[in-house]
Amino acid sequence: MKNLSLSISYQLAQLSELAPEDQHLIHSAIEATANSYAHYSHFHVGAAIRLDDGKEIIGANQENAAFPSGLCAERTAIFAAQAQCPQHRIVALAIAAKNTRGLLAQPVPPCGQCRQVILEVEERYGNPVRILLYGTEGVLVFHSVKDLLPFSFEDGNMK
Ligand SMILES: O=c1ccn([C@H]2C[C@H](O)[C@@H](CO)O2)c(=O)[nH]1
Ligand SMILES: [Zn+2]
Repeated sequence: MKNLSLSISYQLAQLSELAPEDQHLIHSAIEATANSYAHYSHFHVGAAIRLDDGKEIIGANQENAAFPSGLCAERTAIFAAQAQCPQHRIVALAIAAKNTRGLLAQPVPPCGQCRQVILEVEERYGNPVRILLYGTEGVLVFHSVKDLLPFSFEDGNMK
Protein backbone atom coordinates (compact mmCIF):
# COMPACT_ATOMS: atom_id res chain seq x y z
CA MET A 1 0.00 0.00 0.00
CA LYS A 2 1.22 3.49 -0.88
CA ASN A 3 0.52 6.69 0.99
CA LEU A 4 -0.20 9.43 -1.52
CA SER A 5 -0.91 13.10 -1.07
CA LEU A 6 -2.13 16.00 -3.14
CA SER A 7 -1.20 19.62 -2.93
CA ILE A 8 -2.96 22.55 -4.54
CA SER A 9 -1.60 25.96 -5.29
CA TYR A 10 -3.64 29.12 -4.95
CA GLN A 11 -3.03 32.74 -4.11
CA LEU A 12 -4.19 35.10 -1.40
CA ALA A 13 -4.24 38.67 -2.68
CA GLN A 14 -5.50 42.06 -1.75
CA LEU A 15 -7.94 43.50 -4.27
CA SER A 16 -5.45 46.23 -5.24
CA GLU A 17 -2.82 43.62 -6.15
CA LEU A 18 -4.98 42.07 -8.86
CA ALA A 19 -5.04 42.98 -12.54
CA PRO A 20 -7.57 45.69 -13.42
CA GLU A 21 -9.81 43.20 -15.29
CA ASP A 22 -9.94 40.93 -12.23
CA GLN A 23 -10.69 43.87 -9.93
CA HIS A 24 -13.49 44.88 -12.30
CA LEU A 25 -14.93 41.36 -12.31
CA ILE A 26 -14.95 41.29 -8.51
CA HIS A 27 -16.72 44.65 -8.37
CA SER A 28 -19.32 43.24 -10.76
CA ALA A 29 -19.82 40.23 -8.47
CA ILE A 30 -20.22 42.53 -5.46
CA GLU A 31 -22.80 44.61 -7.35
CA ALA A 32 -24.60 41.44 -8.42
CA THR A 33 -25.31 40.55 -4.78
CA ALA A 34 -28.02 43.23 -5.02
CA ASN A 35 -29.85 41.05 -7.58
CA SER A 36 -30.01 38.05 -5.26
CA TYR A 37 -33.42 36.77 -4.19
CA ALA A 38 -32.52 35.24 -0.82
CA HIS A 39 -35.90 35.29 0.85
CA TYR A 40 -35.07 32.26 3.01
CA SER A 41 -31.34 32.31 3.78
CA HIS A 42 -30.81 36.09 3.66
CA PHE A 43 -27.46 35.16 2.19
CA HIS A 44 -26.91 37.19 -0.95
CA VAL A 45 -24.39 35.81 -3.40
CA GLY A 46 -23.19 37.54 -6.56
CA ALA A 47 -21.19 36.00 -9.38
CA ALA A 48 -19.59 37.56 -12.43
CA ILE A 49 -18.16 35.77 -15.43
CA ARG A 50 -15.64 37.07 -17.92
CA LEU A 51 -15.82 35.72 -21.44
CA ASP A 52 -12.89 35.46 -23.83
CA ASP A 53 -13.95 38.69 -25.54
CA GLY A 54 -13.89 40.56 -22.22
CA LYS A 55 -17.67 40.69 -21.86
CA GLU A 56 -19.00 40.18 -18.34
CA ILE A 57 -22.17 38.30 -17.39
CA ILE A 58 -23.51 38.41 -13.85
CA GLY A 59 -25.60 36.05 -11.74
CA ALA A 60 -27.13 36.02 -8.26
CA ASN A 61 -28.69 33.28 -6.15
CA GLN A 62 -32.43 32.82 -6.62
CA GLU A 63 -34.31 30.98 -3.89
CA ASN A 64 -37.68 29.28 -3.83
CA ALA A 65 -40.13 28.09 -1.17
CA ALA A 66 -39.46 24.61 -2.55
CA PHE A 67 -35.79 24.87 -1.58
CA PRO A 68 -34.16 22.65 -4.24
CA SER A 69 -35.87 24.69 -6.96
CA GLY A 70 -33.58 27.63 -6.26
CA LEU A 71 -30.16 28.09 -7.83
CA CYS A 72 -26.74 29.36 -6.75
CA ALA A 73 -25.32 32.60 -8.07
CA GLU A 74 -22.51 30.82 -9.90
CA ARG A 75 -24.83 28.61 -11.92
CA THR A 76 -27.24 31.42 -12.80
CA ALA A 77 -24.24 33.26 -14.27
CA ILE A 78 -22.75 30.24 -16.03
CA PHE A 79 -26.03 29.10 -17.55
CA ALA A 80 -26.89 32.64 -18.65
CA ALA A 81 -23.48 32.94 -20.32
CA GLN A 82 -23.85 29.61 -22.09
CA ALA A 83 -27.41 30.40 -23.14
CA GLN A 84 -26.55 33.85 -24.47
CA CYS A 85 -22.98 33.46 -25.73
CA PRO A 86 -22.26 29.75 -26.28
CA GLN A 87 -19.53 30.55 -28.79
CA HIS A 88 -17.45 32.42 -26.21
CA ARG A 89 -15.23 30.67 -23.70
CA ILE A 90 -15.68 31.43 -20.01
CA VAL A 91 -12.25 32.45 -18.74
CA ALA A 92 -12.89 33.75 -15.21
CA LEU A 93 -15.50 33.71 -12.47
CA ALA A 94 -15.68 35.99 -9.43
CA ILE A 95 -17.87 35.34 -6.38
CA ALA A 96 -18.86 37.68 -3.54
CA ALA A 97 -21.44 37.34 -0.79
CA LYS A 98 -23.10 39.35 1.93
CA ASN A 99 -25.25 38.43 4.88
CA THR A 100 -27.36 40.70 7.08
CA ARG A 101 -24.15 42.29 8.44
CA GLY A 102 -22.72 43.13 5.02
CA LEU A 103 -20.03 41.75 2.74
CA LEU A 104 -18.29 38.72 4.15
CA ALA A 105 -14.78 39.09 5.45
CA GLN A 106 -13.81 35.57 4.38
CA PRO A 107 -14.23 34.34 0.78
CA VAL A 108 -17.19 32.05 0.08
CA PRO A 109 -16.27 28.98 -1.94
CA PRO A 110 -18.65 27.55 -4.55
CA CYS A 111 -20.73 24.55 -3.49
CA GLY A 112 -20.03 21.09 -4.85
CA GLN A 113 -22.71 21.25 -7.53
CA CYS A 114 -21.33 24.53 -8.84
CA ARG A 115 -17.80 23.09 -8.85
CA GLN A 116 -19.08 20.22 -10.96
CA VAL A 117 -20.71 22.64 -13.40
CA ILE A 118 -17.54 24.74 -13.64
CA LEU A 119 -15.61 21.54 -14.36
CA GLU A 120 -17.93 20.81 -17.28
CA VAL A 121 -17.29 24.34 -18.57
CA GLU A 122 -13.54 23.69 -18.47
CA GLU A 123 -13.99 20.41 -20.32
CA ARG A 124 -16.38 21.89 -22.88
CA TYR A 125 -14.13 24.78 -23.85
CA GLY A 126 -10.78 23.17 -23.11
CA ASN A 127 -9.45 25.94 -20.91
CA PRO A 128 -9.16 26.51 -17.17
CA VAL A 129 -11.54 28.94 -15.47
CA ARG A 130 -9.80 31.43 -13.18
CA ILE A 131 -11.76 31.61 -9.93
CA LEU A 132 -11.69 34.70 -7.72
CA LEU A 133 -13.28 34.34 -4.28
CA TYR A 134 -13.78 37.74 -2.71
CA GLY A 135 -13.70 38.56 0.99
CA THR A 136 -13.20 42.02 2.44
CA GLU A 137 -10.00 40.73 4.11
CA GLY A 138 -8.57 39.20 0.95
CA VAL A 139 -9.18 37.43 -2.33
CA LEU A 140 -8.42 33.78 -2.98
CA VAL A 141 -7.38 33.03 -6.55
CA PHE A 142 -7.49 29.56 -8.10
CA HIS A 143 -6.32 28.99 -11.65
CA SER A 144 -8.68 26.08 -12.30
CA VAL A 145 -11.68 24.46 -10.63
CA LYS A 146 -9.64 21.26 -10.61
CA ASP A 147 -7.84 22.69 -7.59
CA LEU A 148 -11.19 22.91 -5.80
CA LEU A 149 -12.46 19.53 -6.97
CA PRO A 150 -9.87 16.77 -6.85
CA PHE A 151 -10.87 13.27 -7.98
CA SER A 152 -13.61 14.81 -10.07
CA PHE A 153 -15.97 12.84 -12.27
CA GLU A 154 -16.13 13.88 -15.89
CA ASP A 155 -16.92 12.58 -19.35
CA GLY A 156 -13.54 10.87 -19.66
CA ASN A 157 -14.25 8.62 -16.67
CA MET A 158 -16.97 6.88 -18.67
CA LYS A 159 -14.67 5.84 -21.52
O1 LIG B 1 -21.28 29.56 -3.23
C1 LIG B 1 -22.49 29.68 -2.95
C2 LIG B 1 -23.02 29.26 -1.74
C3 LIG B 1 -24.36 29.46 -1.52
N1 LIG B 1 -25.15 30.07 -2.45
C4 LIG B 1 -26.55 30.36 -2.17
C5 LIG B 1 -27.51 29.21 -2.27
C6 LIG B 1 -28.61 29.65 -1.33
O2 LIG B 1 -29.48 30.54 -2.01
C7 LIG B 1 -27.87 30.45 -0.27
C8 LIG B 1 -27.61 29.68 1.00
O3 LIG B 1 -26.96 28.48 0.74
O4 LIG B 1 -26.65 30.85 -0.85
C9 LIG B 1 -24.63 30.49 -3.65
O5 LIG B 1 -25.33 31.08 -4.47
N2 LIG B 1 -23.32 30.24 -3.88
ZN1 LIG C 1 -23.51 26.33 -5.81
